[in-house]
Amino acid sequence: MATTVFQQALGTLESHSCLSSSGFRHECGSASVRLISKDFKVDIALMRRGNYCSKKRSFSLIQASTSQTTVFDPVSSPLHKTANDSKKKPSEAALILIRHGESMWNEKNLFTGCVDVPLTKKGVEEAIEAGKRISNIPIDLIYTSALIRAQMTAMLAMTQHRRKKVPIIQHEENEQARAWSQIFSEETNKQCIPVLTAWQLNERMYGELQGLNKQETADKYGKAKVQEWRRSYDIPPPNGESLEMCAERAVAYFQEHIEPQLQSGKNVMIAAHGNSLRSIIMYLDKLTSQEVISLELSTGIPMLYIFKEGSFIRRGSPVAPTEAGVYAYTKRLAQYRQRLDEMLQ
Ligand SMILES: O=C(O)[C@H](O)COP(=O)(O)O
Repeated sequence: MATTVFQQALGTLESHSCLSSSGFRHECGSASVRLISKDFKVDIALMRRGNYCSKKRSFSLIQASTSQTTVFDPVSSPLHKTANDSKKKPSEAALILIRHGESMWNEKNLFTGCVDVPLTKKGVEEAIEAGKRISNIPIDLIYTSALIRAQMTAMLAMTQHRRKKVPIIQHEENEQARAWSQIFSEETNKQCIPVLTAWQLNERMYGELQGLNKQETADKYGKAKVQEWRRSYDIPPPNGESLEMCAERAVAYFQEHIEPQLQSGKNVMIAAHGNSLRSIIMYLDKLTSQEVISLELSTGIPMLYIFKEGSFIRRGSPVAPTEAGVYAYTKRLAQYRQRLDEMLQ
């Protein structure tokens, strides 16, 4: 019984929590920003607060199935929303971005793009390590690309989460898939995290470079040409997508589907790819098309943002689950971790 009450409290905290403005300012200090920039591998010249004020958007929360018998609606679930909560404006939400762990084609140094390649053993280990780093951060919803390397990363990371909720892939490809994957226990629903897959979060389509060796391609076409294909903003590789084209669909998806969830107080993890995440970070940090060129993301390193009052505040990459700095980020995250500690004693 005590556990149930606690879990309800934790559930409320997972979705709606308050933060004093003084704590917030303190936590946004330059020391944090420096640590974050190191992990993001962003050129020092790019370091800045990166706050983004989004337009106020009407909430377009995850649509529950059209079927009346659908039970799985994380948004209206009592775990996430109470009568009192509907009057409150959620003050902040956590956003975790994670590039997939090393894939079998990363290992072979092949252009991968939208080819659906799984993780290597090292990639599996990176995903597990990433999961440890975020094991105390609340997660209400997970978004992944349609590609297995991002999905493996999300699932493996969640094996490490201390809350022990179960990530469940939402099958919405057709009515039957939706109907056949229903869950009929409200209690079980409360212990699940919906995982939404979207092709818009896929790696950029690398066109006729897909499957080619990166070094051999540079030897053949010249280092400068290949660097232009890989890192320019608006020059696509032959018959592929430029970063700009990739950003168009990835950022549109983020704005339409993910940002409203953050606005409603949901804590979100996105497992995706080097270039789809570079596009999203460009949007979150308001990077210019020049600045994004030098943004490099390592495989399997989680990056944390706090969404508060329409702004994204970059908080960096949690170094280890026990590192004090991670939990000093916001009062709300510290409270969440404290409750986890109490629950798991
Ligand atoms: O698709 C690929 O080959 C990689 O995931 C990203 O490659 P890049 O670093 O060359 O953009």
